[in-house]
Formats: sequence, C-alpha cells, structure tokens
Amino acid sequence: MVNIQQLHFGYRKKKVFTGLSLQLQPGHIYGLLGKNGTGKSTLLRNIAGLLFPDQGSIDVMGFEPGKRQPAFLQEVFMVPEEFYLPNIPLQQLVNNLSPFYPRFNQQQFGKYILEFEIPVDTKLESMSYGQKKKVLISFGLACNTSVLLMDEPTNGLDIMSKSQFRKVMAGAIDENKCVIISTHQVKDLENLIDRITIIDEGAILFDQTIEDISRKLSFRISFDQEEVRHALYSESSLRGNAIITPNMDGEESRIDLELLYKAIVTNRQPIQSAFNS
Ligand SMILES: Nc1ncnc2c1ncn2[C@@H]1O[C@H](COP(=O)(O)OP(=O)(O)OP(=O)(O)O)[C@@H](O)[C@H]1O
Repeated sequence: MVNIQQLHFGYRKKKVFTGLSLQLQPGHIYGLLGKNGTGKSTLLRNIAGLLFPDQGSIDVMGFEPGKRQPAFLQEVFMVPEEFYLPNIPLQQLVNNLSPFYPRFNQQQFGKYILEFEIPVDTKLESMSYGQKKKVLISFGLACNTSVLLMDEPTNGLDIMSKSQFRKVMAGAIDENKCVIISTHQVKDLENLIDRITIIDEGAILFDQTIEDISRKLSFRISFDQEEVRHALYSESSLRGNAIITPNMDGEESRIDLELLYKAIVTNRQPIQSAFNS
C-alpha cells in the first residue's frame, strides 16, 4: 500500500534521509518511533505529498504523492502535530471539508465526538488544544481514507482521552486501512499498534511486528543478578530490574514498548540478534 524505496530527502542545509526504504501494508497500525529530529514528521509529510523526495520513490496505492492528484488526496488524511482550525462552528468545518472525502461518514464522526466528550456547540476557537486535536482525530477517522497519518496524536490529550483514543482507534481499523502513528508516547500506543518502526539518522533502525517481538523476546522484572547480567537489556527500577531476554520457552509476555525502544536506541545489536536466530 505504501512503498518507499531509497528515499533521499533534505531541507536546504539538513540531510534527513539518505536511502530509506519501507513497505507498509493495509490492515495494520504502525508505530513510528525515533529520537527528536530523526525525521518522523518529515517522513509522514513525504507520504502525504506535502514534501517531495530529492531521490528515490514513494508509491501510495499506485500514486506518486508529490503529484497530489485528487484521487490520491481523497485516500490520505494527515493529523499533523501542529495545526490551525478556523473560528467556525464544528458542523460548518465538517460541511466545508467532508466533500473532499467521498467515504466521510457523519454518523461515525458524531460517535467519535461523543466518545471524546467534545462540546459540539462551542466554536472551534474557544476549544482547548486537546479538544481541537480530538476534533481533528475524529474527522480524520470518519473520512475513512485508506491511509491515515497521525503525528503525535496523543500529545495534549488528558489521561481519559488517551484511553478513549486507543478505544476509538482499535474500532476504526479494518483490513483496507493503513494507519501510521508517529509518537514519543509509546505507552499510549500499547495494545494498539501491531508493528514498530524505529528510525534513526535517516535510516530504519528496527522494524518488527508485535507478534514477532513477543515470539522472540521476553519482558519481565528480575531480582536474579545472574539473569540480569545475561539479559539483552536491563534497567534497574524501584521494583527490581526490568529485563529483556530471548524468549526461550515460547510463552508470551507483556511487551514493554518503552524498554524495548530504549534497548534499541542504546545498542540495537543484542536485540537484533534475537531476531536473526
Ligand atoms: N522546515 C524545516 N526546515 C529546515 N529543517 C527542518 C524543517 N523541518 C524539520 N527540519 C529538520 O529536519 C530534521 C527532522 O525533523 P522532523 O520534524 O521530521 O523530526 P521528528 O523526528 O518528527 O522530530 P520530533 O520528534 O522532535 O517531532 C530535524 O533535524 C529538523 O531540525
């Protein structure tokens, strides 16, 4: 559905990607992780056709995003990290924007707005940042585009809204949609994403499905110093040592995404070796 081959991209003085390749399939929610400034937003904007590759190719459902053909634009929605919403009533915004998305579903939108407890009679300008963000997320989901790009969607959402977000997202995905979520708030995405892609210094550092991660790795708290020493990654905490080890007995443990992310960014070789065996 999204096929990126040898992407090279840079801003005037700053090279961001030097040969990044990535394939994304429908029916999945992808978590795009990486340090500040590694290019997550830049990658999403390239996929959305808001920025254009210097070299290499991006194919989204047979379209070249940079050409911004109407048939492409109606298949892709992006919830950016920073956005502007005009000072008009909510329904007017929907009336103005929804004609661009042929599969927009007003009923679905109403359901999400209710779920997120957004005050429908308030003008957009009087809404808080978090409320506006939830409007945009609800609208993006109700557009039912094949590709949904979200840049830090849980930023600014309160604790209840974050769990509502997970619930809404889990109900909105189907086998025809591909959702890519860039985030630092990995905990917000637990039990939601089914593949993790970590980018660093313009390249893919790690790209595995949650299924493979739980098959290959085991996450637990250990008090056994010998076990901690032999772990692929360990981190001391108040509760003991949080460790990642190869999954030897085939039992699935609860994946600690934050720990996994730290393990890969610190030194990915030990973790990667578990996937090569
Ligand atoms: N408009 C711009 N002009 C010049 N350089 C830019 C521009 N936007 C981003 N950059 C640079 O490109 C690099 C990638 O930025 P980008 O915003 O894609 O990273 P990110 O991974 O999304 O970061 P964060 O996690 O902080 O949101 C950074 O070094 C940034 O300084």
